[in-house]
Amino acid sequence: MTFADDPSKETEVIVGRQGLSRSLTLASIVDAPKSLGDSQSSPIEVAASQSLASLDTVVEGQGVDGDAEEGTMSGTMVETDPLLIPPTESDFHVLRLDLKLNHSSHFTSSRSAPSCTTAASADSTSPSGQSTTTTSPASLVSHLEKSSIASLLGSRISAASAHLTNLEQRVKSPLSKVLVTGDLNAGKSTVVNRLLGREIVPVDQQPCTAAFCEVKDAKENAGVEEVHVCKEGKTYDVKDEETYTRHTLEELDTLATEGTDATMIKVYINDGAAPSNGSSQDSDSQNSQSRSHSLLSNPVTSLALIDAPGLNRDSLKTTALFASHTEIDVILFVVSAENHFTLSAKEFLWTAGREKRYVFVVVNKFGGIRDKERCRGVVGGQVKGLSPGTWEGRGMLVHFVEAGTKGMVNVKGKGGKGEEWDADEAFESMEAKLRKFVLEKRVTSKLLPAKTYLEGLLGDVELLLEANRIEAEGEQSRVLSLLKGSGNDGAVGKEAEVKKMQEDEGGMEDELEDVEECGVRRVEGRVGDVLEQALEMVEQGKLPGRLAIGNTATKAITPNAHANSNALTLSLPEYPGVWSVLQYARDVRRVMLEALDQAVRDVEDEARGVVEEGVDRVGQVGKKVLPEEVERERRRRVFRKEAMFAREKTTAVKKHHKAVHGGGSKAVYRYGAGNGVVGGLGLSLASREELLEVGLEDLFDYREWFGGCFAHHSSHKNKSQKNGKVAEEEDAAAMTALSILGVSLGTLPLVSSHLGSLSLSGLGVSLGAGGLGLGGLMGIRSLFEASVKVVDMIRDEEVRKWIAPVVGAVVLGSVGWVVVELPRSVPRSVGRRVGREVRRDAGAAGYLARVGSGSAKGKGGEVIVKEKDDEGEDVWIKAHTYRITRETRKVLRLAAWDVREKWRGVYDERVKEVRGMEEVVKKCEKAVGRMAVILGRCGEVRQGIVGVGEMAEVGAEEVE
Ligand SMILES: Nc1nc2c(ncn2[C@@H]2O[C@H](COP(=O)(O)OP(=O)(O)OP(=O)(O)O)[C@@H](O)[C@H]2O)c(=O)[nH]1
Repeated sequence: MTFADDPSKETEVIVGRQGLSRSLTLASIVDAPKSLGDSQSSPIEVAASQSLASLDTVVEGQGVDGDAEEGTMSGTMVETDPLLIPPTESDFHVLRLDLKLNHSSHFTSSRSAPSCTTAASADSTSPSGQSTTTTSPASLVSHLEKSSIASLLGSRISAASAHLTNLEQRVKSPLSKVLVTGDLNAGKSTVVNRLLGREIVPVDQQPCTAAFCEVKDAKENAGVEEVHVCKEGKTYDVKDEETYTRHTLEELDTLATEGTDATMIKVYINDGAAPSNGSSQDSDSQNSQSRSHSLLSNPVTSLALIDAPGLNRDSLKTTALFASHTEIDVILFVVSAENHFTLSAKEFLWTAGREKRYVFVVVNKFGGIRDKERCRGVVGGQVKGLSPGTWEGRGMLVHFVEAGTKGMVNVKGKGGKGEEWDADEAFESMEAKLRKFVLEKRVTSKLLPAKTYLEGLLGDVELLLEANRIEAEGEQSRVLSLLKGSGNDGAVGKEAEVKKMQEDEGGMEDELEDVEECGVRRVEGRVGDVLEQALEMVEQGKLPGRLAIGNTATKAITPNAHANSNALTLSLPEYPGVWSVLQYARDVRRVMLEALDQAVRDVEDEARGVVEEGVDRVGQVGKKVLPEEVERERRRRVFRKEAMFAREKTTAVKKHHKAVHGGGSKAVYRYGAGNGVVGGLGLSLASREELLEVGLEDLFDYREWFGGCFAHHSSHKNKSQKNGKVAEEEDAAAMTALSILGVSLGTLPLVSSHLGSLSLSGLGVSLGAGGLGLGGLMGIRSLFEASVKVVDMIRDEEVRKWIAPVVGAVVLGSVGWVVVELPRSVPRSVGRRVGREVRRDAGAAGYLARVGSGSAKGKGGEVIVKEKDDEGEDVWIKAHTYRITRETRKVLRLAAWDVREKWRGVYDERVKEVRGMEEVVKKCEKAVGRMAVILGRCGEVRQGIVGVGEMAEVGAEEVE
């Protein structure tokens, strides 16, 4: 189907129906005169021509006499001719839709209408056997595209409304217009002139009238006889000279013959009075004087005669003009008795007959016909088929005349003998009937078309209302079943779906929150425990075992990228002997730091496992609350745990995102065994040079030796004092102890000078120097005091006797003990120092300060940083706990956010859908109500026009 956009365009719909093909032109309203400009044949012409051709054959084949035969003829025509099936009540009459339903090759079909199969052509012999759908409102609605129909109908309705206004004006107007039309050269102009009693419009043997000449009473032009040629594109107004050009009557011949097809000429003449000038004065004066009164003007009404160009020459334009002139009351159709009806004449008459109902038919040039009866029969049969109304009133409406001849006509009759035929009588009779029909039946001629039109329109409106009611009710029940759920198939309604989603929301929120909290708590606890254990092991001079950190599950989830570092088994280096003790201490230190780094990685792995479980649980929630297709889409985003704890700070955020949302490209993660950057925490421990530096304390742990003298360092959990204070005291104690050691050893040179123990003195010097060095400034005073005491002791003779061997033994013992103890004490000393340094690591403290002040928005971060005020202690554990927990929370939260967002999207969409449906239901209810109201109004209007026919008759009698 294609729809012509231009409402003035006529398009024929050919549909197959009950074994007949028929052409539906649903009404005859043409609302735009612009179709005058059309020159191409419309489908209606094609269809009509074909149909008329077949009709022609039928009519021609009938005899000229006998009503019985005519009855058969009529029956045959109705049965076979597509054009003559009267419209049924459920067809559109007025609101014609320009639908083209696959009619031969002229039509395009972009949409198939299953039960609206159309006949291949208008040929009556082609069986279609399909039923049309335009007869039922329901099928009309179901097979045509609604929005297109709506817009088409919209324009049709406005056009119909405008037409109604025209009709109203026409009924009220005293002016009646008679359009004189017919075949080319049929003698239209001759008839017009004879009616006027003057030679006004040009007559020629060749086709001559090329313009429309409207002959009017000169009274309308201030009594002046002249010709106005309407300007194109302007609406003619006799008072506005801008709209026409003035000419004399003499110029009319040229104007009418040379005018273009669309030219409209207004001819003003003084009818009924002796013409003031002109060559025809003499010949016509007698005729004019014999007329009882003017045809153009009389007390009841004024008349205008429009002489149109021949149909053959310009049938389309004449048709258009006729149709566009709603004020045309009567069609005077001139047909030549010699030619009968041509195809275009038939088409025109058929179209015209539908609204005008009556056509005044003048069969001209009848005088010269030899077999007049046969001619009457053939022409009569044609009229009957084309305009049944006219046929019914044939006594009044169908006339056989010889307009071009006056007086008696003598022709040879059938038998060959001359027959006399009175042309004047025939014409006068016709003229009298025309006057009667136009003037006296004016009421009928005006009101009946209006009634016919109104009835058609009402029918259309009712059809539309019914169609719309069906549509609205259907839509309403369809939407309601979607909204409430239909009982039959057990489908859940949209309302119920929304309700269920609302109920699900609480549970979903709780579960998602639980996943996040559980995951975070688990990781938080594990990180604290594992790193604390690792540190304690190191502090005891041992390496933390892998098994102590990671369980088997942790191993199983260890990512491949991490496999190498995991395979790394750390062990303490072999003791290389006393001379490489410093290197040994350094190696032990490195291994211990690496072990701590390893512990961090292990616990990260464990966190990954926890997060993976959490993401799985979130997925379960998603599966429960999201519709299948959304969940499928969601599941396409894969969690990649290896993207967690990315070592590069700058890309860390990006990788978090990737961890949850997947992502095509492979990210490169730096999990190197000790030189990576721990997310925001700087370099890993083993790669930090300052932590690898070895001091004397790594060799000799004075805390162990002087364990009884000082408060031994213990785990941070046992401390009651402020961290800073403890550290201060420890430092002071360490200094004192070192000074004493330094002094005691430093005095050895004095002793050795007596005892000659040179080797010891060497050691003594070096230890003394070490003592001084370690003791620093604070030790100088105690060193001096101790020296004085020793010198005092040596002055005593008794003491001098035993002091030398005792000191020697002590020094030797000490040195021996130190050398023997070194392999065992170094790891312990190193471990203890490493533990102390790591626990109070400045890098970790800085990191905590940064995240604590700047970005500690996450719950976990805040708790860890702010809950303890001993910030200097165990910052390393805290920092890692914070970092790993935060990452865990972030990923879990992202996963939960994803599900929540999806849920929200689906929910919003559903709610919107439900609202929309509720709107539709309301709209439908309103529409059904409106339909009922308008249907009621239609009934009222119908009641109002029922009596129009009788009234018209009454009106006519009044006039008479
Ligand atoms: N024999 C005869 N000739 C007629 C009669 N009426 C008209 N004619 C002639 O037919 C020819 C055409 O007449 P017109 O009146 O111009 O016909 P028309 O239908 O107006 O022609 P167009 O406007 O050109 O279509 C002229 O030569 C007329 O003289 C008639 O009754 N009998």
